[in-house]
Amino acid sequence: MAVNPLVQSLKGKLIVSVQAYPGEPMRHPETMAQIARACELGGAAAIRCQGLSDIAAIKGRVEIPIIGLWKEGHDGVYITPTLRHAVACVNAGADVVAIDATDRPRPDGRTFEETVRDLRAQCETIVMADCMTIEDIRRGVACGCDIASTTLSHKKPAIDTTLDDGPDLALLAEAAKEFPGFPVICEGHVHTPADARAAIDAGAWAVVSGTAITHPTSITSWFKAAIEA
Ligand SMILES: CC(=O)N[C@H](C=O)[C@@H](O)[C@H](O)[C@H](O)COP(=O)(O)O
Repeated sequence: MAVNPLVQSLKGKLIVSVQAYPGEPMRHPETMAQIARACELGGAAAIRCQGLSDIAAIKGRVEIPIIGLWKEGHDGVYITPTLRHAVACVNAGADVVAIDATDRPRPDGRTFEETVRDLRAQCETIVMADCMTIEDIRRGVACGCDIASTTLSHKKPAIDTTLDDGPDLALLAEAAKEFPGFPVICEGHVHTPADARAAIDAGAWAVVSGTAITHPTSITSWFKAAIEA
């Protein structure tokens, strides 16, 4: 299967997720853009970011590709939940749009497959399927997504206050074995350089790390817990 050149450029690379959550002190597009640029200087190959304002602000600040998503809602599908959200991410400047690839119901009544089909009919873009299970990865491959990611394999609170089990290498390895050559990205709970290396060794096309690099509230709580235990 043909791999998009932009996706090819991410092979073996680190992608940094730059996000702040509602109500947090750093939740401002300018702040996110400054952090994204700092990560670019450190060697990030792409930035993953949330919300139309952050996508636009970061797009204006960095040279590397932007993976954009728009989170809305908390329960069920919240990562780019409808076609409208996906089109808006593209229009805001995202080079890649990340969409929840589960089969759970969506607010606009479309399935994931219909969302991807209708997005492609409206925009030329690269689609990243954010997956929870191997079935989601199969769904993403079957409907022509360019990338699948293990983003949703852990159910975690928005603020990651525990240094837990690390990324889902079992899901990653299963997908890499079933779809050799297809870009499966390891995302979620990549907390250390050793986690990132282990993901590449398990067959990841690329690795996304967010919290451990760009979320100081969580990182501080990890250190605090270690000292006070
Ligand atoms: C599950 C979910 O909503 N994940 C979000 C997806 O964009 C972000 O909150 C994560 O920070 C991102 O996936 C990177 O993961 P980690 O922060 O664990 O390195």
